[in-house]
Formats: sequence, C-alpha cells, structure tokens
Amino acid sequence: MSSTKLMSGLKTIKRDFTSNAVAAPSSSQTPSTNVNPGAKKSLNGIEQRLKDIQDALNGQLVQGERMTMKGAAGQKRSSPNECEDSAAKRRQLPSSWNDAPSHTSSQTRASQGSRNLSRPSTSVIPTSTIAVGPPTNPSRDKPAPVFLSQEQTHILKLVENGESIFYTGSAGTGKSVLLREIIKVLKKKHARSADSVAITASTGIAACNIGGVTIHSFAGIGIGVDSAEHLAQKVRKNKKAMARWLRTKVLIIDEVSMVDGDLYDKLARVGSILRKDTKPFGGIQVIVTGDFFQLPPVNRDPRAVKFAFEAELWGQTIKKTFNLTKVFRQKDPEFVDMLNEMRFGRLTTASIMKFKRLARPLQYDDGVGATELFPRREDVERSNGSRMQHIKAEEQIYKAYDSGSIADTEQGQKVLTNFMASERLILKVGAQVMLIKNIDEQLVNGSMGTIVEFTEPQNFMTNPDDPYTVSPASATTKPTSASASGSKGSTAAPARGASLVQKWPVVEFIVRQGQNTGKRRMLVQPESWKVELPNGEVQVARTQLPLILAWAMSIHKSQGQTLDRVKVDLAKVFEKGQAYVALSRATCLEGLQVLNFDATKVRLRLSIVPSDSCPSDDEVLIVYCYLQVNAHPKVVQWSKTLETIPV
Ligand SMILES: Nc1ncnc2c1ncn2[C@@H]1O[C@H](COP(=O)(O)OP(=O)(O)OP(=O)(O)O)[C@@H](O)[C@H]1O
Repeated sequence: MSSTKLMSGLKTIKRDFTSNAVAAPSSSQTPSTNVNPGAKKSLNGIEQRLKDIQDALNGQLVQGERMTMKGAAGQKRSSPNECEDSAAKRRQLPSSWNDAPSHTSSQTRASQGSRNLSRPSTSVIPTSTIAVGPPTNPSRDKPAPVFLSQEQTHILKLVENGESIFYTGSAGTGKSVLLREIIKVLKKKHARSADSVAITASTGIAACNIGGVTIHSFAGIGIGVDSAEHLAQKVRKNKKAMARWLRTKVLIIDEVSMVDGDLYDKLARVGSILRKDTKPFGGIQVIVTGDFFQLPPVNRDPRAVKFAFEAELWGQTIKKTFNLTKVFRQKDPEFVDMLNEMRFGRLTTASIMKFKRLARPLQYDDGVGATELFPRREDVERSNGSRMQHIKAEEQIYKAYDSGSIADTEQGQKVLTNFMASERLILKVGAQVMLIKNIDEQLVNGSMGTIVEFTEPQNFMTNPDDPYTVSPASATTKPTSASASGSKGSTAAPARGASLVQKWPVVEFIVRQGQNTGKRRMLVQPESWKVELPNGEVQVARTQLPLILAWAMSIHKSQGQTLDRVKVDLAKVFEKGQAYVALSRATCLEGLQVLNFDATKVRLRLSIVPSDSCPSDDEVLIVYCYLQVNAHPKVVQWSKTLETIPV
C-alpha cells in the first residue's frame, strides 16, 4: 500500500507496542473525500445560523455590556477594569471544539445586551462598510469527525493515561490535528476543573492557532532571563500566575522548536519550586510537540543555539518521544521524498531537476489561481492590493469586532496581529479568497474560492440543482427570536432604526469530490477567534468573516496551512526554514510552481558553515542547509533517536 511509502524519512528506532496496542480505526474508516451533503441534512442548523446572523446584525446596535479594547480603528471603548470583570464571566471555547463543556454563548450575551453607546456611528455606516458584530457562536454543520491514524491514536491514549510525551513529525503528518484531539480529550477528562489544562505555545501565532497563550504568558515569568529561583519569586507576587501553576494538571507546549533549552529548564524548575515537588514542572503532565527541523529558538549566534531536547531536564520530563511518519498532506510518494530531502538538507540531483521543472505556470480552468507565498508581509499586501485594483467593482469593507480582558491595549493589539482574520477586510466581486475556518467536510481551512456576489441572508438563493450549497437562507422558517433591542425580528433585516443594508459575501469555493474537484457556494458570515487563559478568561477575541484575500500570503501565516495551488519564488526566500515550510504547504507537484530553484545559490549562501561539518558525496549533491533552510546537525543527529509506532 502506498501509504507505507508516505513517510517523513526520519531514521527511526522501531518499538513493539503490540502488547498495549490501541484499537485504531481501520483504513476504511478514513474520512472519505466524497461529497457529503452535509448542508442538506441540518435544517435546524441552518435555522439557527439564520438566527445567529440576525443576532449579529442586531448586536451591532446593542452591545453595551461587552468589553472592548482599542481597535485598529482607534476607538477606545471601555476601561480595562470593565474588561476584566466581564471577561471572567465569559468563558468560551473555540467553536470548532464542539465537544467541549458547555459555556455561555455570545449569542446569549447579545440578547442580554443594552444599547451600545460607544459606537454611535453604527447606524450611518456606508453600505459598503460593515462592522462585524460580536461573537455569535454559530451552530453550523459540524466539521467532519477526524479518524486518527494508528500512530495518532496511540499517542492520544498515552496522553489520556497521564504520560508526559513529546511527539513530532514532518510537515503534514497531522501534528496539529492530533493536538486538537488531545486538547479535546484532556478538556473532557478534566471537565470539572477547566483550568487544569494549560494550552500554550512558544509564539503568539502558534498560540492563536490552538486557542491558547504563549508559554511566557502562562508562566508569568516575563522574558525569563533571571534564575529559576528569582522567577519563582516573581510568580509568587502574581496571584493569577501563581494560581495557574498550582491548578494546572497538564501543560501543553506547541512549537517547542522555538523554546530555548535553558528556558525549558527554568520553567521545569519554577514549576518544582512553586508546587513544592522536586519533579520537573512540579509533577505536571507535560505534552510537548513541534518540529525541530522548522524554526529554531531565537539566538544571536545560531551555532550556539540550545534546543529544548538538549535541556538538562528534558529527559526527566519527557519519558516518551514519538515521530509521526504518515504524511497526510501529500499523497504522492515522489513529492514526499523530495520534501524530506529538503528537510534534511540533502537534495539529490534528481530532486533538484524535479524542483527546477516546477518553474512552469500552473494550469487551471476554474478561475482560482495559485497562492503566491512571500516572506514579507509588504509583498503580500502589494500583490493582493494590485490584483484588487484591477477589479472594477465596488468594495465591501468588513471591520472586525475585537474584545477581550487584556488590560494592556498595546499588548492586545500585538496579539491581534497574530490572528489570521484581519481587522479590516476589503472584498470585491471577483476577489480570490481563502476560507480560514473549518465549516464541514468539504469547506475547510484553506479552501479557495472566488467572491461571486454580496447579498443579504434572506436573498441568498440555493441552487436547486446543487444540494450542497451552504445556505442559511434556504430554511423555510423565518427566525422567531426577539431582537436584542426588543423589536421582534421577523426577517433577517437589521433592527428598527438601523439604516444598514447588511450584505455578506457569497463565495464559490473549489471543493474536492472524490478524485475530482467541484464548486460549492456559501454565504460567508462572521466567526470568532480567541486567545484564552487556562481558567477560560478570554484575553483577546476577534469576530470577522472567516476569509482572507488569497492571491498572496505570507509564509509565516501559511504555516499550518494545506494549499492545493502554491507558487513560491525561492529567490525571495531568505530566512531559516522558509523554503521547506513554503513548499511543504502544497498537496501535490501538479499544484506547485517553484521559481528560481537554484541549489548553487543556496550553497554559496551557506559558505559560513564550517567545512568540517559539511558532508560530501559524489553521487549526491549535498545542499547543506544549516542556516538557510532547516537541518541543524544537532537536530539531524537527535532525530535518529525518535521512536515510531509500528503500523
Ligand atoms: N488522521 C487524519 N486523517 C485524515 N487527514 C488528516 C489526519 N491527520 C491530519 N490530516 C490532514 O493532513 C493535513 C495536515 O495536517 P496537520 O496540519 O495537522 O499537519 P502538521 O503536521 O501539523 O503540518 P505542519 O507541520 O506542516 O503544520 C491536513 O489537511 C489534515 O486535515
């Protein structure tokens, strides 16, 4: 079976787990890519969705009880204290984690709200500018259930059993998918004390992706330069941070490749001191994940870098380390091999030739082109901006609704820049967009499409020949709820007194239908993203349409994405790990265009690497990627010790 070839390529030590093997789902349980008429089967969901839209529309006029932070638009709307007070009552889990314990929905909040005095201009917003309302926690169709692989299931079971583990895997091996399941399972297991599970990551953007906070923020250690003893003293003075350390039973750390080894040791010691338990982290179960072949810890001298796996207390904390080997993102073994060679910094002449052949333009006839990945945000903005300028159509501007308990507005703004959803989203009919939330089996984070119209929900017509159109307005029942302002809402029109014409974009997405692709239309409405502390306090949240312009995207934001059509100009790629991250977003060679693949150039750039650490081989052209691509020799060496789970 070809799947056995789709491996990450790491040399591995095999262990026999048959004695305690977990009953993993058979391959036949793997989710089918066939069309599933998910939209048709949930009229109730559709009705609810329509009601949510109504609430969101009304919520723009009636949001007095919400706390807000200074938005990019520059309006400061409430005091920090107000923020903290209300935030504590607003525990909310990511809407995609539907199995999480129930919580106060923002929809309820909207209906409890009083008139928002802080946004008097709402009723005179031009028709082309729409301020997105507060979170509505829509009950859309559930995303497809994930059937974990045997490897993933095995790790999940160990986590459930309370083991401290580290797992890794090359790009596309399902680390993030597994982490989401781990979080879901742990939240269920510790449902009685929700703040027992601390979800953290080394960087803000990674923390946002999993709905957690940075490890620094969790630990309350500032930048963590002092000794562990001093840091522990500091934490003791911070009641909230102290409580977090004491209450946490499981600590999740994502993107650990960027956690410095010394910092890891300090965290482990701080935990021991505060919890009065000599075990690292004071005995907290630790779940660590990441890919050491991707971005390393920030260090002025890259040769002096100390990885987390080199930390003194790593071995004492992490009892089991695993390497996921089944690559899900790419199905083509040839492409998987090429990427692995790149990951290890050893490209064969054959692979170099193959990469060079990818310079040709991509062929497509559905109007959706490749997304070009750039290292710099300015390039992304320029590229998307010029494509937008060429479209002669009216602009629709959607302004995000931001909120959260964080008192430091500057810090809040910094966190908000890590969200995929932008503060101000400008769209036009004809714009190429990407969905940034999972909606159902077909419409997932990364789905590409084109805007075909802007319409009010009640005017969005389902194509009767297309049973898969996602249409909240196709429900025959009108919403029955009272609007938040007290007036009865019999249609999805704005509340009384509003002169708004609320239009949302209709996007024609390209979707997979078995081996083929098809099209599916969706009326896209606001969704929410948030960063929350283990006690459920939402530090920062944003409600916006789950769309971004997608002719171009930054490599930074593309991390974690799966894209069917990708264009990368390697002449513009200049930072560590970027080439591998960018190229490994593509699902197949047919959908990947690579310009300026010049191995010689890469080698020249690497001339600062000491010659004795550069391997050579007559048969193989070695492109040693110490600084510019990925593979640090220490990581290559260490990766050989990882365990795989026999499948
Ligand atoms: N068990 C699974 N069954 C089917 N598809 C899966 C499974 N696990 C992951 N995938 C799919 O594989 C793709 C890559 O998954 P994911 O993003 O979790 O990988 P990753 O290892 O985190 O990648 P990267 O390091 O590049 O961000 C996604 O499209 C995801 O839906």
